[in-house]
This record gives sequence, C-alpha cells and structure tokens, in this order.
Amino acid sequence: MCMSTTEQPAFDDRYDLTVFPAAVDAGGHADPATAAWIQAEAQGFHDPHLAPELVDRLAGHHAVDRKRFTSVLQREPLAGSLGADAPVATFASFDRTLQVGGAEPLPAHLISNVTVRPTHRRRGVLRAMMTESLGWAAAEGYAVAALTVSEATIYRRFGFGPATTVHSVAVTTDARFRLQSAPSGRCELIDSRTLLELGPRLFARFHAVHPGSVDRQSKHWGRIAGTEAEKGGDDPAVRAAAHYDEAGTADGYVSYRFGGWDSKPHTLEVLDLVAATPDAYLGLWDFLASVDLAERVTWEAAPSDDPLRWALADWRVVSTTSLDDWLWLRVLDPVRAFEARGYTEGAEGSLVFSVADPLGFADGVFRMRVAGGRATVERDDAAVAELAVDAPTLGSLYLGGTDARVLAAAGTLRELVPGAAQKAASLLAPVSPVWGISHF
Ligand SMILES: CC(=O)SCCNC(=O)CCNC(=O)[C@H](O)C(C)(C)COP(=O)(O)OP(=O)(O)OC[C@H]1O[C@@H](n2cnc3c(N)ncnc32)[C@H](O)[C@@H]1OP(=O)(O)O
Repeated sequence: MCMSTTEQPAFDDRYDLTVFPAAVDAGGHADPATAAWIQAEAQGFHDPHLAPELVDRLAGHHAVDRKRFTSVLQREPLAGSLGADAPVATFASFDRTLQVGGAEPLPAHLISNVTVRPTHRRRGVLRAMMTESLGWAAAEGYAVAALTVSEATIYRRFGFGPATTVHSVAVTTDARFRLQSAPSGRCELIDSRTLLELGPRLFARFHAVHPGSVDRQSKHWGRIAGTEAEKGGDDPAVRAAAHYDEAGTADGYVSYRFGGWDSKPHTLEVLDLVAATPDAYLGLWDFLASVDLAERVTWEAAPSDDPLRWALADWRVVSTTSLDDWLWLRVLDPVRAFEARGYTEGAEGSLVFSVADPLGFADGVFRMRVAGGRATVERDDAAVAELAVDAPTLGSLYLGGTDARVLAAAGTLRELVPGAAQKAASLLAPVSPVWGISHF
C-alpha cells in the first residue's frame, strides 16, 4: 500500500536540490540532466513520454533561453521505482524584460515549469525550490520576479500577486460585425513561416509600448508559425495574415487556425495577434471578421479594456468568456522597481507605504516622490506610512493595472491615512493601458 502524503517525511537531506543550465551538446542533443528534467516536467503536466528528438528540440529552446534549471533528486529511491537520476521536481527560471513604462524595460526573473511528482508533493519541495530561486534572483539584483500560474492559490504565499489580466473572447463575425470607421492600411495573407522572422520584430514594437508585456521564449515562434507544434512536428493548420500600414510596411500579424467543420458556429481560433499600432489591431480584427465560412473568432489573450468594443457599431458582438489573471508579479526590491517604472506626466506628489513581506525581500516602509514622469524612492522605516500592503498586493499594484481603491475595497490595501488609496491610484496610473500577451 502506498504511504499517504501526510505520512511522508518533510523536505530534508533525503533530497538533493541541484541547479544547472539547460544544455545541449555540439550535436544538438540534450545533456543527460537536461533530458531527465524535460521528461520529468512533461510528466508533471500530463504530457506523454517525449521522443528523444522532441527532447533535444525542447532542450535547444531552453538553452537558447539560457534557462536555469532546478532538479530535485531522491538520494535513495525505492528499488524498482524511477531512478535516482529522475527528478521528483522541476523548476526553471530565466531572464526576460518586463515593460514597466519607464526609460528602459526592467529585467525580470521569470519562473516557469514548476512540477513536483505526486508521490512527493506537500513536503516543502516547491517551497525549497522557490526560496532558493528568489534568494538567487535578489542576490543577482533583480527587482521583480514573475510567473504565470496553473492555479491561483499557490503563489501568493511566496509574495506574488496578479498584476495583469486578459479576456478570453468569442467575437461574432457575421453581418453584425462592423467597425464604425475603417482603420488605415490593409491586410494580406502571409506564409505563416515568415513569422519566424517577422514575429519577433513586430512583437518588439508591441513590447516597447505596453506596460505588463514580457519578452517571449524561443519556442513561441515555431508554435505560432506552424513549424513546431507543442508535441513536435509541423502544424499545417496554422494560417497567418499581416497588416500593412499606408506605406506598405507590416505593423501587425495574426496567426490562427480553423476550428474545424464540427465547430458550431464555425470558428477561427487566434493563436497570436500582435499589433504595433491601433490601426493594425483593428485592421487585423476586420480581416478576421471578413473570413468566409467562419462566423466566430476566439482568442484567449484579448485586453481587458479592449478598443475593439469601442470601435464596433455593435458592442455586443464581443462576448467575454472569461476574465483571467495573466502575469503574477513579485517585487524583490521596491526601491529599484518603483524607480524603474514610468509615471504619467501629470502625476505629482509623494506617498509613504509600508510592505509586510514574510520572506523579507520587500519588507519595510518606503517613501516615493513622483514628478516629471519619474519617481525617487527610499526606504525609511521610521516614516509614518499612509497605506499598508503585503507583498502580493504590492505586486498587484506595481504596474498600475490594478486600482489601489479597488484593493482597498477588497481589504488587501489598508488605508492608514484617509484618501491614501485615491492618492496611490493617481500616482501609480500607468502610462498606457496595462496588457501583456506572453505566457511562459
Ligand atoms: C509557475 C508554474 O509553473 S505554474 C505550474 C505549477 N505546477 C502544477 O500545477 C503541476 C501540478 N502540481 C504540482 O506539481 C505540485 O502540487 C505543486 C508544484 C503545485 C506544489 O508542490 P509541493 O511540493 O507540493 O508544494 P509545497 O509542499 O512546497 O507547498 C508549499 C506551500 O504551497 C501550498 N500548496 C502547494 N500546492 C498547492 C495548491 N495546488 N493549491 C494551494 N496551495 C498549495 C502548500 O500547502 C504549502 O503551503 P504552506 O507552506 O504555506 O503551508
């Protein structure tokens, strides 16, 4: 009979926690530790056993992304069970930039691929990997860590709060779909494979102007170009179109596939839609709506405050199927994080806020002075705070995508001086709407 998880020993010296770079050899083959990590991660997310060629391909992407892998290994596995070289847990982190509306995007410590084998869960394995990773990131000078989550109940305890949201939408594209005015430029079909080169270029333009955007992983481009499906091989169903501005320069693209003749109504599923300009965004929607033999378009990463609704003659053709948390942020260094972000030109004033952080990274009282689109921040534990938050709430507040007054109403932001939430909302207003479209 299996032991129940509560009878199992806690994370201790029965395990080794090892950290290593994802690596492939000169022939493009995953090194043994990387290959074992990839198979364990696949198991954690209920993927089938992966063929060696797919393991090598994934390893190549992880290596390009310079991922820092964590494996937790059992020192003495039971005879006949998976061996000592098969990780009981996986964890990855890597460096990407987060757009914060400041002079430069902010380097962020991204965390992904977290799995713990069911027979070793709830013994502190995730906690051990997470505290090691956050400690390493703080020591390396990262001001923020970020992740996207499988479940919304796990990461608050580690100081992460939801900071951006997206809408899953289903848009009716029959005769009711009509823009009030035509966007400039035009759309053309493109060979989806051109997105391997065009995609990163256009995404860089999107990334430059959207607070909340995170730079993408290497494997993303093959997926949306149809050259590398999730389970390996081509994805011949992928189609693509680009939007061109008046001068004939591509400034947006959409990658999509037909949902099949059994989809009712017949549906186009957007895999990725990246627009560098508002005209490109509306133009791509106009294109999607013009595709014959499909009466609906679905997309899982639409902005919560979607210009499409306002552009349409009939607002109701856009139906939100869910509002989803997307990017979760963890502030590791409030001084650097809040000095790095941008502030609206009109925002001016000071705010003293206190942060409670059981892990210690963001704990303290901070005085922020905002003027001319920038902030100076200092830690001053003797100062009298006007409002108090915990670390996850600070993560939710950081980009300005969550209104401080809403968090006050939720009880997670405590006003210590009346009006402090209103002041925070004004000072932290984002320079443009907060929206990211990268999942990792
Ligand atoms: C960023 C990403 O990669 S998101 C993907 C996350 N991975 C998955 O969902 C794959 C399936 N699940 C798993 O692999 C594991 O159950 C994990 C990774 C979620 C948890 O790993 P564990 O080693 O069991 O977590 P650990 O024992 O360290 O628990 C740490 C804390 O989180 C809590 N916790 C763990 N899992 C969950 C959960 N699913 N929901 C709520 N709380 C959880 C524990 O109760 C514990 O709380 P406490 O320390 O405050 O008392």
